[in-house]
Amino acid sequence: MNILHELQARFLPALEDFTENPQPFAEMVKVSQDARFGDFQANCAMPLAKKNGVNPRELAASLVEKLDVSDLCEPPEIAGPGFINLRLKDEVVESLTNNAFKDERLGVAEVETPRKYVIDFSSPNVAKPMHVGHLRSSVIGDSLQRTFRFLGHSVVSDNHIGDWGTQFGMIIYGYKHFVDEAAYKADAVGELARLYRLVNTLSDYHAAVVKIPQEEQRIETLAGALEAAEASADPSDKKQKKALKKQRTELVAARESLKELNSRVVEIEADENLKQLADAHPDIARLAREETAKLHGGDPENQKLWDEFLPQCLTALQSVYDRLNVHFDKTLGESYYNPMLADVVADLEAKGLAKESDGAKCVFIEGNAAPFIVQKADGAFTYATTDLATVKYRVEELGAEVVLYVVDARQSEHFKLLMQTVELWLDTKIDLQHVSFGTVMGEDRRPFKTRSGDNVGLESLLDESVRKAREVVASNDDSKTDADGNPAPELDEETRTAIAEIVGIGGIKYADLHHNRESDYVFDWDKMLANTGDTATYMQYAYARIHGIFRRGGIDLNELRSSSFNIHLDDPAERSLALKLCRFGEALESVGSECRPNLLTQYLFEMAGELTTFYGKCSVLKADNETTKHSRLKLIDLAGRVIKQGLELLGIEVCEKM
Ligand SMILES: NC(=[NH2+])NCCC[C@H](N)C(=O)O
Repeated sequence: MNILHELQARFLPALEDFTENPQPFAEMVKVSQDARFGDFQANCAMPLAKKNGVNPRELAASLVEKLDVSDLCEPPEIAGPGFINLRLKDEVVESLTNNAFKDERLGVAEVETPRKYVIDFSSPNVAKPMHVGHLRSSVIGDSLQRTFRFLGHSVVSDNHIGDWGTQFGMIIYGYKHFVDEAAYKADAVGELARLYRLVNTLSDYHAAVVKIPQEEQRIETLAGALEAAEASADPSDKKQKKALKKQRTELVAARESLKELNSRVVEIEADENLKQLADAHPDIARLAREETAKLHGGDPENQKLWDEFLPQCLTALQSVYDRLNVHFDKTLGESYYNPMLADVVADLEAKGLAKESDGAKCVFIEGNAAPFIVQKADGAFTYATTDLATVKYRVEELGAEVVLYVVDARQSEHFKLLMQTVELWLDTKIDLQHVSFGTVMGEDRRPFKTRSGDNVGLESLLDESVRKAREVVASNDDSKTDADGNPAPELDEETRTAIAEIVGIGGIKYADLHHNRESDYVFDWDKMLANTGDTATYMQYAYARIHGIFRRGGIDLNELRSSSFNIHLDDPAERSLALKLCRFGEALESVGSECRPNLLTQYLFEMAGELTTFYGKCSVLKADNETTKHSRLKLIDLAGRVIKQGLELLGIEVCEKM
C-alpha cells in the first residue's frame, strides 16, 4: 500500500464540504519534515480557510471531525495556525513492515492501469566510439525501463541508433581515400573512428578558413557599434546599461569563437601531414555529403561498405552495453525507417500539413520560429522525417501508448516540433515525452573533454573507474575494520576484481543518476567512489554490512525468512527505519510519474541514514533477548532487500562482502 496516497484519498471526502475541487488540497498531505510533528502533515486548512474567509484552526477542526483515518492513525492533532499532524498507529507500521517482509515485491503494489511504454534511449550515432555524452541517456533510460517494468507497465526499450546519417558519408569518404588496411584488419572500429575524426578535422579546417574573415568582419562591426553606443550612452539609464552589457558579452563571445577558429587552423598547419591532406582535399565536406547521398540513393558500392561497417560498429557498442549491463528489446536504427520516409512525406502533404518552401518540404506550426523540415531541397529526408516514421511505427506496430525520449536537452526544440506535428498528423492519441537531461562537465565547468580536447571515450572512463575502485577495495585489507569495528572480510584476488567492477561501474552510474537529470553536473572521481555520502559505494557498503552481521551471527537467511517471528518496533529508531522501508513504493511511484531516478537515489540515501541511526541505538546480534534479536535481524534483512532492489532498479549491483 502507498500510505501517502491512501491518506490523501481519505482526505478527499472530508474536503468536499469545503471546496468543489478537493484534489489539490488532498495533495497537501505530505510527509512530515520533522518526526516530532508526526509522520504526515496536512497543510490544506490554511489556504482553504483563506478562500472561505474563516478561521483556519476552526476549519482544521471540522475537517478532522469529518476525516476517517482511525484505522490507520492516532487521533489527528491540530498545531500552530492549522496544521493537521498525523501519526500512524504503531501496529499499522508494524503490520505494513511485516507484510513488506513477507512480500517478494517488498510491499510495492503494481500499478492499477498498466500502460505500454516505448523507451527510446542511448541511441548513439554509430561509427564513432561512444563517449561520456552517451552515459547519461544510457543509464537514465535503463533505470527507467527497469522501474517502469517493476511497477507493472509493459515496456519496449528501443535503441534508436544513428546508423544512416552523415557520419557514414564521412567514413565512406575516409575509407576510400585514407584507409590504413593493416589497421583496419587489426581493429576495424578503431580505424573507422580514426577515419571519422580525420575527415571531421579536415572539413572543420576548411570551414574555419572560410569563417575566419567573416568572423573578423563581424567583430569589427560589433566593436564599432559598441564604441558608438558607449560614447552616447547615458550612464544613469538602466536600460541602456543593460543593452551595453549585452553588446559586450556578444563581443566577448565572438572573440572567443574567433580564437577557437584560429587555433583549429594553427593546429592543422603545424602538422605537415595534415596540412598536405587538407590541401589535397579542399572539397572534403561536400564530397562526404555526396557519399551519404549516394548511400541513401542505393549506390551499390556505398551500400556494400555500409553493410560491412555496420555489424562491426554494433559489436563494439554491444561490448559497452554488456559491461554497463544495459539491455534493449529492440535496436531499430534510423536505417530501419528509410523505406517509410517517402510515404510519411506524401501523407503529410496529402493531409495538408507539409508545404513547399524554398524547394524544401516543411511543416509550419504556429508559435515556432522554425518549421519542421521533412524533406530538403535536394530531396534528402531528415532526422525529423525519420522520427515521424518512428512514431507511426511505434504506435501501429508496437502498440505504444507512451514514448519516452531520453535525449539531451539540446534537442528540446526538435522534440517540441515532433510532438506538435504528430498531434496534427496521427489520429491515434500518443503521449510523447522528452525526458531531457543536462551535460556532463569537467572540473573547468565546461563539457567534459580530455586534455587534448577530445570527447572522453566511454570505455576508457569505465576502465578508469574500475581501476580506481580496485584501489578502494584493495585498501580494505586485513588491518582494517568495518563500520562495526570488526575486521574487514578477507577477500581473494578474484573476488576483489569482481567487486572492483561492481563498485566502479556502479559508482559512475549512481553519480549520474543521483543528480536532477535536467542539471549539468561536474564529473568528480573522488566524490563518486567515496564510501560515505550519497554514492553507490556507500549504499553497497550498507548492504555488505548487513550481510556481515548475518555472517558473524551465523544466520541462515532461509530460516530467518521463513521463521514465524514478527518484526516488533519498540525503539523510535526501529519504527523510523521501518516506516521508511514501507515507503519504498512511494519513491518508485514518484520516479515513474516524473521519470526521475534521482528520487530513488534520494530515497535510498535517506533510508541508509535511518539505518545508521538504528545501528547507533539498537544492537542487533547483542540484543537483550531472542525476540528482539530476531525482529532486528528481520528488519535489517528487509533494509538489505530494499537496497538491493533499489540499486537493481538503478542498474547497480551489490556484493555481500566488500
Ligand atoms: N528518436 C530519437 N531522435 N532518439 C534520439 C537519437 C539521438 C541521436 N542519435 C543523437 O545522437 O543525437
